[in-house]
Amino acid sequence: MLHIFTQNDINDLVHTRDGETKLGETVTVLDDEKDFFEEVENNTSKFVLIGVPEDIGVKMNGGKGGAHTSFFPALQAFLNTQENQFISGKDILVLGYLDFLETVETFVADDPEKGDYLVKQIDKELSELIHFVVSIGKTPIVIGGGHNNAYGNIKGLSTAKKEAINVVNLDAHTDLRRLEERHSGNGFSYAIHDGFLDHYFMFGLHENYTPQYIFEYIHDHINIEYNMFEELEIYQSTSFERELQRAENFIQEKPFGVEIDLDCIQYFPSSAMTPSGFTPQQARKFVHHFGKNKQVSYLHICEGAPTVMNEPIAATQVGKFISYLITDFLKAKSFSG
Ligand SMILES: N=CN[C@@H](CCC(=O)O)C(=O)O
Repeated sequence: MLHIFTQNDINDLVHTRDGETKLGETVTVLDDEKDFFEEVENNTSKFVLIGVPEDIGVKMNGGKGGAHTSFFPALQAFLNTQENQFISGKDILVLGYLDFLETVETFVADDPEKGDYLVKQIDKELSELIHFVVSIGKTPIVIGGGHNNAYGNIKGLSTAKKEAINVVNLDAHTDLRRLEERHSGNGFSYAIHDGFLDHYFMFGLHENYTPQYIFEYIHDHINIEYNMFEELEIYQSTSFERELQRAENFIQEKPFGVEIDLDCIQYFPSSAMTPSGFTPQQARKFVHHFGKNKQVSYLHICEGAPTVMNEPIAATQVGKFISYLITDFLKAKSFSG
């Protein structure tokens, strides 16, 4: 169920300071929950911020839990960002989050049927929400959560646009695993199978974590393209910039989503944390690059999991970094119109 933020929820998170304006003081929220659809439609913001604090899909994929712990620190960091000549809060509706928190707290991945049912419930709620937001001409910014939520984003955008849509995914993993129970490793295979995803570009796959059966599947499908982290950063047979352009050419013919799995960033607290990966600056460049394209239709940032670190500072660092990505996207898209 969607938990809708009130002005008081937002005020509680903002640290005000004389002579300064924080984004949290100018973003918009809904007034009351009764006329939800009308209110969102009448809201003049171009962007809608939505949280999906859950880790059920990650646990179902045999991963480390904790992906539900990045949304609130991210929101807090975002709301405490300075409003200045580079960014304004008035174009952002801070809507709320899909509230599965009680279930998340108690969920243990020992019952595949139950896990499958729960992930599909999240898919349903998220895809309906994204469908609605996109159909009224707004751009969703979704903060997860596990990467299973790519499916809800893709389905929502696709049904709103009435066509299969494209995606570019900055990720160490394909998430093209088998069509077994729903989990964080098969959001894209389900989206392709169900006819919602057309061109899919995976940016920065790791040789060590891509099964051969998935390479074979990719090579059998001309609408799927990729590059490897190793060719970009180790063998250096191509460059990050050249690949940004190649990926953009592959997906920009129709509306596309931008997916960022934070587990591709070196030492980033996440469910599949890695000692070898992209820099935070590369991830920011990626978001900036695709955020400028006229066809970009959503941003999804997922798999941040500060609790894997057992360090109190992890939450604020994860929150701050996600907030950098959100603001990079807002600036790039606002600038390009
Ligand atoms: N969304 C992440 N998917 C990865 C998870 C890897 C891991 O947890 O180690 C995958 O299925 O390969």
